[in-house]
Amino acid sequence: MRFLTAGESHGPKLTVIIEGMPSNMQLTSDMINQELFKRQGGYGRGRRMQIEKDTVEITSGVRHGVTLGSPITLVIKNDDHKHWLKVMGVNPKDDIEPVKRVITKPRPGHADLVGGMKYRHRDLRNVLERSSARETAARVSVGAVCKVLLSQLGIDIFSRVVEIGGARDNTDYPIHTIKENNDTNDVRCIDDNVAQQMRDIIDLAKSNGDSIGGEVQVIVENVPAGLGSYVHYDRKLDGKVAQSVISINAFKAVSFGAGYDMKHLPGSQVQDPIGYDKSGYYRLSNQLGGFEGGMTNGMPIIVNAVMKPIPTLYKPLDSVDINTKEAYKASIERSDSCAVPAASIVCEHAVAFEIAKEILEEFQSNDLAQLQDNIERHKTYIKEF
Ligand SMILES: Cc1cc2nc3c(=O)[nH]c(=O)nc-3n(C[C@H](O)[C@H](O)[C@H](O)COP(=O)(O)O)c2cc1C
Ligand SMILES: C=C(O[C@@H]1CC(C(=O)O)=C[C@@H](OP(=O)(O)O)[C@H]1O)C(=O)O
Repeated sequence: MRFLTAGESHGPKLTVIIEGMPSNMQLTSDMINQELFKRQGGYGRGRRMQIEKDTVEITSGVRHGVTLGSPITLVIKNDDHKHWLKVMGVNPKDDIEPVKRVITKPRPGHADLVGGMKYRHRDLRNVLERSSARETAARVSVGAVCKVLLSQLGIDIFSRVVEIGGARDNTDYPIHTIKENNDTNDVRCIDDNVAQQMRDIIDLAKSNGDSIGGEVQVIVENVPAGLGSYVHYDRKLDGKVAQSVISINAFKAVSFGAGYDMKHLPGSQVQDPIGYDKSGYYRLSNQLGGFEGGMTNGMPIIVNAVMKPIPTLYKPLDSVDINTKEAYKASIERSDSCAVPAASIVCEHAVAFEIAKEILEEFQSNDLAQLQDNIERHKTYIKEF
């Protein structure tokens, strides 16, 4: 399974093509929209999210609410585009006035300067339009389709916010108590007291013209053992998941299970002892977060990931005008002050894609029922191994 996304942040729409989904799986736009809805929520977002009402139009690969096995095309309209017709000039008829505001003062931490150098753009808007995390709406729509597939295979996936700017939610796994909504007040953390601390920290950053990052966690349950492989570096599934997470805008660190704590724990507290009962092999702990040798070991996958603070600052940092080479403050674009809650949803969907892709590679099948049979046979085999 693979996908491509296209679309600029303030262009008319985002387009996604997913190739390799099995046939005969129920799929409606509502199933995808409920995930897009969650990404739009979260405390700390800017005004853009009040303008957008992200929903998909399915334009291929599905008939009467069932997948055909052919490429699935999803289209998400940018409602904000109507305010940017002249700036974007996508259609020559809209481009009736020359662009007045050319961006020449790159924002430290965004793709502006290096992107401009690489693609030889002197209007840095040509970079920021695609480097923008608007693209993550497209990635969530892909992950939403993958989540539908995973749910048909009995696999559950959740995400939550663990930390924002030092306020940490120490609630232990399992985390099923997370309340899903797209409340703009929500920080997607479990402990209500910590949630209020997180909101206060975001408010403070915002009032200082600053931004703030944090840490999210994704948990995948009921994954069969043996996905991925130890035989070659690029077949290790933990490596693929890590790449996928780090590719999300502003994500700078990823770990599994006990993660960075492993650097100061002895081996006896990190390796997960093995047990066996009538339901098969299991582990007495899950410090390794479900991976051994680049393969799933049947325990829940636990992914932790750190998002840096948003680069655009309302009190901008030092920068240089690329035309005059003089020192200036960086440009200010409308911006979020914290997008960690929204990004936890993006992270969940990026992980969902990698797990679904691996399952389709391991248990090759063009049809959903056949795929389910193949997985059930595998589960019976590993139970008796
Ligand atoms: C959901 C989400 C929303 C974001 N919103 C903003 C934003 O409003 N302003 C901003 O400057 N960066 C925002 N970012 C981060 C930038 O897109 C990102 O830092 C930039 O593309 C540079 O990439 P890098 O940080 O991975 O190096 C957001 C990221 C995510 C995941
Ligand atoms: C559009 C989204 O996020 C955007 C990501 C983003 C950035 O620089 O990454 C900058 C902001 O764009 P704008 O200037 O249009 O408000 C965010 O709103 C979205 O998440 O759908």
